[in-house]
Amino acid sequence: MPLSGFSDTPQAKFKSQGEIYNMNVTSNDQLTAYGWNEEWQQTLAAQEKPPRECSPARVVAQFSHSYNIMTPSGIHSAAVTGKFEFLAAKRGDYPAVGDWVLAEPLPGENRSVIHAVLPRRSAMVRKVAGAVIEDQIVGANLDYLFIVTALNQDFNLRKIERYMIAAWESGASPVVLLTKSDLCPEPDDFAAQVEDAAPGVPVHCVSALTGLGKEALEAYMRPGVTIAVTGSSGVGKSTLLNWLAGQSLQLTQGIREDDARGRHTTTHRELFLLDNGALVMDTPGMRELQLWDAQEGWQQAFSDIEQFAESCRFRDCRHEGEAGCAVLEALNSGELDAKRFANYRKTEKELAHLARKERSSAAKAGSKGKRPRSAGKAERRPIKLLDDMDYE
Ligand SMILES: Nc1nc2c(ncn2[C@@H]2O[C@H](COP(=O)(O)OP(=O)(O)OP(=O)(O)O)[C@@H](O)[C@H]2O)c(=O)[nH]1
Ligand SMILES: [Zn+2]
Repeated sequence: MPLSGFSDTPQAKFKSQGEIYNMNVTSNDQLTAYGWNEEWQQTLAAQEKPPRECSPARVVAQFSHSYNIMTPSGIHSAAVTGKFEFLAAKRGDYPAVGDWVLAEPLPGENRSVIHAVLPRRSAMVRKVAGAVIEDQIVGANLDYLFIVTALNQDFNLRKIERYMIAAWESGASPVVLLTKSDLCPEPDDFAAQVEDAAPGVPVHCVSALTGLGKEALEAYMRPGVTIAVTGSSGVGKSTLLNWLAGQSLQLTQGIREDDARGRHTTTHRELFLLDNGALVMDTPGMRELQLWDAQEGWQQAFSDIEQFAESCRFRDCRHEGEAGCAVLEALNSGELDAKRFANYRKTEKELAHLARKERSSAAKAGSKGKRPRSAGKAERRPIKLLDDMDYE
């Protein structure tokens, strides 16, 4: 009984390296529930055929040396092949939670080996500082990133702007949730401020206490849609997830256990399938998103400023007193908020700092792209990239 997607049930045909293979993975309910669809089917069709009988599977949890993946025959424990490891040039090449992989089941076992990772649609990336700065994928193939801020002392536009950079850079669609609306007399005023700071991004006021905003959020929770939640500690992410799930999810903290031989128990999930069909991702790294070298994302996050900049007389205007600078003009006229501009500057400086550090560590690492021994065997210990930023 082949478990493989490359079985001979003629569902969809695809061509690869001059051969035609038959696929029946779309008929697999389990994979469909985890987000497999026609588009992924096409992505798969464009891949080289793996050397062995493989089927698609989705990574639902990541440990230091292994993964849990959802396969057509249920959850398997999995590891990448030796060849994969040999070919992986950097940490980001390894599977991450949310990835679709091509996995070969081992006969008679609930284990598989991973041959390949399908190209990601989106990825939340975090720069991890070490001897070399590396990309760590904290979550792959997200549809929405819920950026959560509480309507109390936590509320901080500058912080939201930073999260927005990460979201734009990832390819996931950001949605801002203002939690604990019940504690705030005028939640809509805050929502309006966010809308100004994040043009075009949906903003919802919610309260787990009163039920405010639940309907709006349910609109995102469609079958097969993958959602992650990020925001500072205590803003109500767990409460929100449980509330949306209508059940108490086993959330990341405190449930990672080792057995006597130092292996992880296999019950652990970081990608949850909810009753409403949506998938919620809750990885440790996702909760601690900070800031990265995110050139594109950052321009989008500050698109209002970039827009002013387009009218600057000089294309390479630094907005530091040059003649005909439209940004400084907007600042003077009050059209551009001074605080927002200050944050733009600060972010720019930090990104530059990071880029310099990266260049110098790359230079030290020497020979082209050679990866350090430990790469990919990601320690899950959170590593803070920059000191806690003092948002003003
Ligand atoms: N008043 C009010 N309190 C809330 C609401 N949502 C969450 N809380 C409370 O806020 C506190 C923190 O909530 P959590 O859900 O644990 O916050 P978190 O963001 O998951 O925190 P970490 O796990 O540290 O990242 C808890 O005491 C919740 O009861 C809300 O809508 N209204
Ligand atoms: Zn200018």
